Amino acid sequence: MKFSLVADTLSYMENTTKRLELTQHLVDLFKITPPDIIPKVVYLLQGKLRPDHEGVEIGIAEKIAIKALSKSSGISIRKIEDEYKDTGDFGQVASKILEQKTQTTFLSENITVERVYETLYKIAELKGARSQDMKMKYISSLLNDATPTEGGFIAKIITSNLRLGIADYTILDALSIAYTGSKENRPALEHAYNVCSDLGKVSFAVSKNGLDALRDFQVTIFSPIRPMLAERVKSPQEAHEKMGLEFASEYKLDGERVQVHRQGEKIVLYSRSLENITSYYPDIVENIGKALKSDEIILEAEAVAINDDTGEFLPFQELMHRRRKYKIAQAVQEYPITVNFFDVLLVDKKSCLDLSYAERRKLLEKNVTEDTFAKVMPMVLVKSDSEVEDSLENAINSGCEGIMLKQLDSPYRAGARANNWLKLKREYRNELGDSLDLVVVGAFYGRGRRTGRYGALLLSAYDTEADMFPSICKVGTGFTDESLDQFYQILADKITVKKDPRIQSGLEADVWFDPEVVIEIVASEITLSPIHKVAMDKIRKGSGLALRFPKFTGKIRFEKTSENATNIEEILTLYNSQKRVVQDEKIN
Ligand SMILES: Nc1ncnc2c1ncn2[C@@H]1O[C@H](COP(=O)(O)OP(=O)(O)OP(=O)(O)O)[C@@H](O)[C@H]1O
Repeated sequence: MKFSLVADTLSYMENTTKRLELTQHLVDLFKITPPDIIPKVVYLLQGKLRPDHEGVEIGIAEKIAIKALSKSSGISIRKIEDEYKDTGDFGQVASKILEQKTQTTFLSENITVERVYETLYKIAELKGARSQDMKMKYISSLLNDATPTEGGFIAKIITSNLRLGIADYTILDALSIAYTGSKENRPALEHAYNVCSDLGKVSFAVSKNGLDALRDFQVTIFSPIRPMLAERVKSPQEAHEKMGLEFASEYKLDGERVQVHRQGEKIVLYSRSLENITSYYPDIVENIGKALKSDEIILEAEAVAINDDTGEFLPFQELMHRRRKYKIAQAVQEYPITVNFFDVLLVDKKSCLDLSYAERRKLLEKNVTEDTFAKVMPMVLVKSDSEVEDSLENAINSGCEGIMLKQLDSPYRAGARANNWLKLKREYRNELGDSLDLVVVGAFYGRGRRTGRYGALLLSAYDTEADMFPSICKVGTGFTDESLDQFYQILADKITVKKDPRIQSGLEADVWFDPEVVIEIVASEITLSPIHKVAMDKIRKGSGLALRFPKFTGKIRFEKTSENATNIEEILTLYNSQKRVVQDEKIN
């Protein structure tokens, strides 16, 4: 299949931000793509080669890409670098340079999707000292045969700059329309996706065998399942309204969610955003085998740092030490953890997703032998408001953030945030209720003691529908000297020459970042704002929403991607639940 078909679609898509039009362009492309090529197209559209959890990264340094472009165009590195400084968009530069070249030479060959994909795959697999040179050669050979439009997109993909604003769900919509004739069937595709977290696999199945193929999607070992999420509630009464008479109340520990896959000796761990995090937890890999009865099993757990002497739970930040690559062995010694299992998703080749919570809990207790390292999450059954209160009190006294309330007859709803799981935290009793996880999109230089570092950060929420990052506040409090230094370092890698087009804000930051780092913020309330763009026009025409008195809690949510940040719907729910919001300003 000609790569130009994909490149043309990408060009059309770059010129619109309307979801319906984006979807239609994808539908048109999918309809002419054969089944064996569709997974490649789907990955490339998202600038990937495989699903994220497989960790296959294209990863080309811009320097190498520039060298390759120079080699295939005959235009000097210096000139390309100057162009790049002017536009800040490597894709645009590549198109422009190739344009100049095609005026003087003939194209030798049509490039195909297969060739682009396979070349990029080879590049991703190259490792070692001499690999840079090989990578450069592979890229320049592709660019040699590419048209300016094709070359522009190849350049964007290899430097991770393809930003089309298409979330997974837009692709699922388009697949559903292209291969089943209607968007109505999207839930069937979504189910398959939630179970395997691999859009390529889903696209192949539905394009080849239609809806029937989706029914066969099963939980499989070493394919992470998209996690079930909880809704917030503010009081035991609210929990009872949503869940009925009797339900389970578990400890809500403040650690990192880990999906544990075990087959014999092999153990793989996935994070909340389905990244492979096995290398951060060598202690889980080493110790967990003896606690698990089944040889083939998938479980969910919360890994929590503990004080080795007292057994007390420590705050989430202590797990941060595990993210420093060369210090993991030391972190394992200095910041020991326990693993607290709270769900089981597969045992002995059988999926547990359709079993009720009560049945899964029984299986869990049967399959985990507790020891000093592996625990089953404490749980009690609760019937009345006062029992919920007691269990919250008890959990907090044991060092938890709060409790998780779970409906006894509910299946495991992969990928869904629904009423079957509720979270009740201690902070829920104050004004705003919950903390928010927001994306750092910009920064303002500091003055006085903060000179030479950032004095405040500009934060955005995630607009799931539009795949945009509208700003919600500027935050300058809650930082320690240490955290300011840490931010300065972490954010240095994320600086962009120009503002990412997905960031929307009425403020001009001194520095803009790739929207990637997620941090936790508390605030006193949500108010209407002429400057910030979250939920623009949703409550009042011409106004967005902003946080009042925002404060950094000290938590960098390193296990969340920016797409997992607090979204607009959640912010609207919080806004509407504030007591002072008058009835006519509520939206439904
Ligand atoms: N008993 C438990 N059952 C389920 N999750 C638990 C439990 N104890 C702790 N957790 C953790 O709590 C998280 C959900 O609550 P939290 O308010 O921290 O949400 P979050 O991480 O900000 O957002 P999200 O709900 O999007 O995961 C889970 O993802 C999991 O990591």
